[in-house]
Amino acid sequence: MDIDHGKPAVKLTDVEFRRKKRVILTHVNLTIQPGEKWVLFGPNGIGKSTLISMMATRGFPSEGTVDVLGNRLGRVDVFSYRNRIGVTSAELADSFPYDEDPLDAVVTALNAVTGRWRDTYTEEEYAKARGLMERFGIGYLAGKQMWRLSMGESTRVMICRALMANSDLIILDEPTTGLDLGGRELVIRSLREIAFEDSPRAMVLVTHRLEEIPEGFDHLAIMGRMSGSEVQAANVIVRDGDPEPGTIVYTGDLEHGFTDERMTHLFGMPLHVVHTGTRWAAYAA
Ligand SMILES: Nc1ncnc2c1ncn2[C@@H]1O[C@H](COP(=O)(O)OP(=O)(O)OP(=O)(O)O)[C@@H](O)[C@H]1O
Repeated sequence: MDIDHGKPAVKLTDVEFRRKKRVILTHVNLTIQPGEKWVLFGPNGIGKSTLISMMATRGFPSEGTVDVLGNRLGRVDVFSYRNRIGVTSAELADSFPYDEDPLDAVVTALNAVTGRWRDTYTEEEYAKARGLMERFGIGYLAGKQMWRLSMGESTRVMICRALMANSDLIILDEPTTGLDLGGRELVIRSLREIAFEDSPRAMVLVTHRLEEIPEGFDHLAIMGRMSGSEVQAANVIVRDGDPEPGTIVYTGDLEHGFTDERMTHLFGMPLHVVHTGTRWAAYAA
């Protein structure tokens, strides 16, 4: 299937997600155009992973529609376009056979499979996988086994995998979690380079830490909880004892999104945001 030029990479329309009568997400609207680099930011448990599982065609909304690369979730066979989506997440890292060679974990992205079986790959494809692993400082892992990797190593394998297939959409779910300072900065620097490449590839980086946002990611969606009055106005039924549902409370550029006021409101404590020109940070005021 070809790139659907002109169509958004992701379009979420009035998305709601419920589990066991709890409304976890509601009234979520977001459009990501080809080539855009987005940060999806929000506190723990707000629904970031739930939302990106839909963008990755792994989860379905209870209400509303999700269009990914021009395909409506639930209407088009996801296997016909899943190899155009590169995803990194701790969950994905756990889904490989324990003895999988990390080099194969990268190259198998070309067929969107976890675990090499009868599929074969060319020398050029392996060379590309090796090149990516070198770029992310894990060239030495080729020939090893996935189960032996440290968390930081397996995170970097997942990033290489996401970049392997020249995907039209790359979703990075907390790609620097578990990395030491050097590893984190190496990944941030590489993601910065990738973000600045002139490419129609859309990228979504999920994080709850401002420090981990690479330069070049310039669109921001912030998730937060609806207030009681917003829940009432929107006619959402929230059971006693359940937290208010998550939704997107801000979309726009980083400058206008990461304000002291908004961060303070979001986390319920006085917070001060620092912007050095290329990087961001936030501290308790
Ligand atoms: N299948 C499910 N069944 C029940 N509850 C779920 C399910 N999936 C998610 N939840 C709940 O939905 C909420 C949002 O979870 P999610 O993992 O999407 O949040 P998150 O923003 O990614 O959190 P974190 O930053 O901690 O990773 C949580 O309260 C979680 O317990």
